[in-house]
Amino acid sequence: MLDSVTDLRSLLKDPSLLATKAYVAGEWIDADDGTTFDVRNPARGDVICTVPNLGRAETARAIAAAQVAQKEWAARTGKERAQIMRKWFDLMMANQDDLGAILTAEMGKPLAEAKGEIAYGASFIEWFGEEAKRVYGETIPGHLRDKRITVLKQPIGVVASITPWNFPNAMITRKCAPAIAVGCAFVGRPAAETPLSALALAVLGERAGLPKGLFSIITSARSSDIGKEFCENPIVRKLTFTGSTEVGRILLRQAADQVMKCSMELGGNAPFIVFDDADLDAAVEGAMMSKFRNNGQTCVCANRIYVQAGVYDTFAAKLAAAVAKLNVGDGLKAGVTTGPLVNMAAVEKVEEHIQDALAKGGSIVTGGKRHDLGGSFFEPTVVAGVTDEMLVTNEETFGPLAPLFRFETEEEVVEKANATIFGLASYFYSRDIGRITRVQEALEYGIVGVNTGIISTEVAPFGGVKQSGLGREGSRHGMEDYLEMKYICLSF
Ligand SMILES: NC(=O)C1=CN([C@@H]2O[C@H](COP(=O)(O)OP(=O)(O)OC[C@H]3O[C@@H](n4cnc5c(N)ncnc54)[C@H](OP(=O)(O)O)[C@@H]3O)[C@@H](O)[C@H]2O)C=CC1
Ligand SMILES: O=C(O)[C@H](O)CS(=O)(=O)O
Repeated sequence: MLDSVTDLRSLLKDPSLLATKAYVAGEWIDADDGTTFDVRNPARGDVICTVPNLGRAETARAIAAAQVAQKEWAARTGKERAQIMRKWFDLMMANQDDLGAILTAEMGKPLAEAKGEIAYGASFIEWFGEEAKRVYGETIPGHLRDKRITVLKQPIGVVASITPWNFPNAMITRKCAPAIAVGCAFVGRPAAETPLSALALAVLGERAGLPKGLFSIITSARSSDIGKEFCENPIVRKLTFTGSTEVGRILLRQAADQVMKCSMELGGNAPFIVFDDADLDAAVEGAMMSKFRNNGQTCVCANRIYVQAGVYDTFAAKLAAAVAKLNVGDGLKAGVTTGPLVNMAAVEKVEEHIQDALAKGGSIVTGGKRHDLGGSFFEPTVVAGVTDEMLVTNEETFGPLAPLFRFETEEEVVEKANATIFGLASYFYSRDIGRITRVQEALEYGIVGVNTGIISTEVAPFGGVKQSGLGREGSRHGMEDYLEMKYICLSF
């Protein structure tokens, strides 16, 4: 527990992991104009440190250096790339405690969750480092006797990345790991709220042996300027983004001018369905994990909890009892399960959804207001009697609000679950194999959790349909987004 996060270094075994300069072309730099911006601790609001506020010129230099480094990196064997990525993974895990403390300090999630994110983020470096050796092409029997066809998979080139504040380590590694594994270079711009975890990744990547220029981190509060440089610079061949659907649309429009390949991991509105044949205790545990992980600030959180009429009251009571056990506090304090929201805007959105639900007939089961700790702390909340007309039904809350909907039939709930522009994650609990088969196939989502509330893993293709995104991250499928396919027709 820190007296103040301004002495975060005193908490670290290796204080050099708390880097406060941007990492561009293998150098630690200030902004050209010398400007900086504050990095604040959400639990207290005080300033941890400042970092450089880079603009388009510095970003262009990072991109130019990436183009040079990428050529040499792609010429290495997959095994050579894999060896450096393994060292990067080993360094991340060896420094898990420090990386977790830095993450908690800038983002607010409890230290145990932050350390868990470091392991999750490192798993992408490990997994794709292994896959670096398996970027296979194919041969196709010729269409004429004197023709032979070969298909090559080659790295797309310089990749630009924009990531959100809610997983400041894993959202970067889920992108840079496949990109670097297949031979691309990577220029990342983390959210202004959480640059320190990205910079710590750069410190360890440098130590692992990533060549200068291959991996750059642009710290900046000028998000739209950096985004425009990424979309307009002709050297950039790929844009990968994780964040809201609203910003995803902006970036897709900007990238269209260069017909740039884009991967988009966008917003969600996950239904969590509890059927009357479910194991209710398991369903409550799953709902707690899905809804309150990262204080509800994940794109795959249960945003709508549908409970079949026969078990509604029992489930509501069990869930409320579990929610009441959450320990809200400063994430750096031992035993805390629920940290602050990332900022006051997030608090206001949760309040808006609660007030709207109450005004339209909903009722508070537990929580419902700002926490006595003040600041951006909020009481974990369950609201009952939620209906389709409420804001929470169609908007992502991105906070600790569990809205309960009552439903009668399987057909009704599947129709309601699918009635959204989003299609990222969905969940349901049932022990009837016929129902499980029907519902898992009927849900219009990129991800379906059956009798589980946690679906995050490096081995599976994570991503959404409809307006939740384009492309997949994780699994072998996650590599394809960073590869170009070349067809060679040999006449002999
Ligand atoms: N599908 C997924 O895997 C995920 C989706 N999300 C979604 O993101 C939202 C919450 O995250 P949040 O960070 O608020 O999302 P935002 O979309 O507001 O921000 C995401 C990133 O985009 C940057 N950004 C914002 N505007 C622009 C712009 N015009 N050009 C370039 N970059 C820009 C932000 O920078 P800055 O903050 O500095 O302005 C941030 O780094 C929720 O909707 C959530 O569902 C979040 C995580 C994962
Ligand atoms: O940012 C997010 O919400 C993550 O994509 C969710 S997960 O990958 O940790 O499940």
